[in-house]
Amino acid sequence: MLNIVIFGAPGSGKGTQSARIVEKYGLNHISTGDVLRAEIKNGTELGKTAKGYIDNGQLIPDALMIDILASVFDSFKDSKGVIFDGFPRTIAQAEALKEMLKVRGQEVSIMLDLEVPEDELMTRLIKRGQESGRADDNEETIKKRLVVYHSQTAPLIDWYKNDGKYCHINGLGSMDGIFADICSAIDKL
Ligand SMILES: Nc1ncnc2c1ncn2[C@@H]1O[C@H](COP(=O)(O)OP(=O)(O)O)[C@@H](O)[C@H]1O
Ligand SMILES: [Mg+2]
Repeated sequence: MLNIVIFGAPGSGKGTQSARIVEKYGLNHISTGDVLRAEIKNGTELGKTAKGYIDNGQLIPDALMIDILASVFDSFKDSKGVIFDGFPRTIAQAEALKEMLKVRGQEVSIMLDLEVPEDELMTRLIKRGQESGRADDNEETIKKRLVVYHSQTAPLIDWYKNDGKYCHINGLGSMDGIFADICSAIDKL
């Protein structure tokens, strides 16, 4: 099984590139953001809890995210592989993911880090907010999310380097060009 972690700041193109990877390699996509947004839309208890954090640009607590992740992962039986989009976002989540996969005889195949400069992230997210109406894509919340990204999520870059899974991808440029770089990394696995 291919277990791909797609990583990067908000607006780095994780969702965009995941859709292409899913189509080309026939993987299942686990976007924790999409899972949470669906729960919010459906007005579930989980959705209500999640909304408070998301509206404030904060991360959902690790224990809750790890439970959600494991149950979505286990819903894909006989899968060719999965792409983890938006998870892990903390060191604790990366450790939990490693353990979750290990007890299932699996491991992360590669971590793709989409690197995009901050001014470009801001431009993309403000545009996405205008086009899709995503509630957390407003300037104030984006700024909070970028602070959270730098303090809690970016340390995973060194964590995955130490784990031997890290792959840097230049996330600036055409979507096709970026996808070509991703494919060449996956095809080497
Ligand atoms: N290579 C790119 N160049 C320009 N804009 C992009 C690129 N990749 C994604 N975008 C745009 O940036 C926004 C954020 O992309 P998305 O895939 O939703 O990022 P993430 O899932 O990492 O937050 C989207 O509106 C998308 O259309
Ligand atoms: Mg996304």
